[in-house]
Amino acid sequence: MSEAQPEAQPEAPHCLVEQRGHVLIVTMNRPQARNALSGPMMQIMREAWDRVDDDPQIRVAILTGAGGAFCAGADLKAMTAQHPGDLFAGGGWDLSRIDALLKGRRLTKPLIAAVEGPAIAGGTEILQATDIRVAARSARFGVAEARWGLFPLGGSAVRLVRQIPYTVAAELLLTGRQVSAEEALSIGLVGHVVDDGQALTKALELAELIAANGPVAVQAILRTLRVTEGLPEEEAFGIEAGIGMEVFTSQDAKEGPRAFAEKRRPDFVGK
Ligand SMILES: C[C@H]([C@H](O)CC(=O)SCCNC(=O)CCNC(=O)[C@H](O)C(C)(C)COP(=O)(O)OP(=O)(O)OC[C@H]1O[C@@H](n2cnc3c(N)ncnc32)[C@H](O)[C@@H]1OP(=O)(O)O)[C@H]1CC[C@H]2[C@@H]3CCC4=CC(=O)CC[C@]4(C)[C@H]3CC[C@]12C
Repeated sequence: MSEAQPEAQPEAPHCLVEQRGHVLIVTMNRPQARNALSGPMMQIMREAWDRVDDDPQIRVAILTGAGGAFCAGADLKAMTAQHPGDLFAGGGWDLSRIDALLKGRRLTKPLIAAVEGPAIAGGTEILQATDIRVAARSARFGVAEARWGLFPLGGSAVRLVRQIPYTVAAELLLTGRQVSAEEALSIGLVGHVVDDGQALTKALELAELIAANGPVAVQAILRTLRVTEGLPEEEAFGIEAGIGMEVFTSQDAKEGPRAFAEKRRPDFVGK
């Protein structure tokens, strides 16, 4: 007589997506591998970013990781079975845009990172696509690719130096050294350090502040930040003035001052 086999448990989705009010929370979910990126995870992330851009009810997004880790980058073990280099050698790849990692694509709504534990390699790379960053005290950051003879194809060799001082960016990229949350704060890689376990709470607090603001204004400010980056000031002001005037002609721009005068909270419609 054969023994009853234990039923195989279906694997949990590699990324979880949850909407809370106007906030979409995207959680990388392979905690046993410190949320190393997988194909299915990246597919869900891509779909989540489309949803953030397309759904007017969503005003802010948060990216976080499950099980006390943010993300350990590409799956190094999977690379030993199927190496990306062998795929790239076959041709036909355009890695100047990687939607899941928001490389070559930026969201139209603010994205907040809530980091607990390690954010290494691809983990620190996607962090650079977020607008506001909260780290728990024991979080660690680093661009480790060179340690394994790899290249930070998530965009860090271009983007990191635009976000933190050159000498620090070069050192992190070339040494692969990890930095603590406090050091990340001191170099401006993150904006907040909170107690362990509190990163998502703080991120949600910031998200609620943004979600309560006029969505037309928020998205216009974000668009201005993005499209004027690196432009000469005069050229940038030309673009900024056009975007700002669009906001002033919106219904929300009328509602804000009216709510102030009537001593009530504004009721923004996003138009
Ligand atoms: C090119 C980009 C990107 O730039 C490349 C990378 O990201 S390389 C990844 C480098 N990662 C690291 O260096 C981190 C390694 N891990 C650690 O240092 C530590 O584990 C830690 C600090 C994260 C945590 O330490 P702990 O002490 O807390 O825990 P530890 O005991 O070490 O680990 C616990 C268990 O977790 C496992 N683990 C940890 N990290 C990984 C990992 N990175 N991979 C696998 N497993 C990991 C560990 O082994 C332990 O397990 P046990 O079983 O308990 O031992 C690339 C980014 C995305 C790529 C694209 C992806 C999609 C594609 C698919 C294709 O088919 C084609 C290519 C491509 C487009 C691909 C192209 C490159 C990318 C863009």
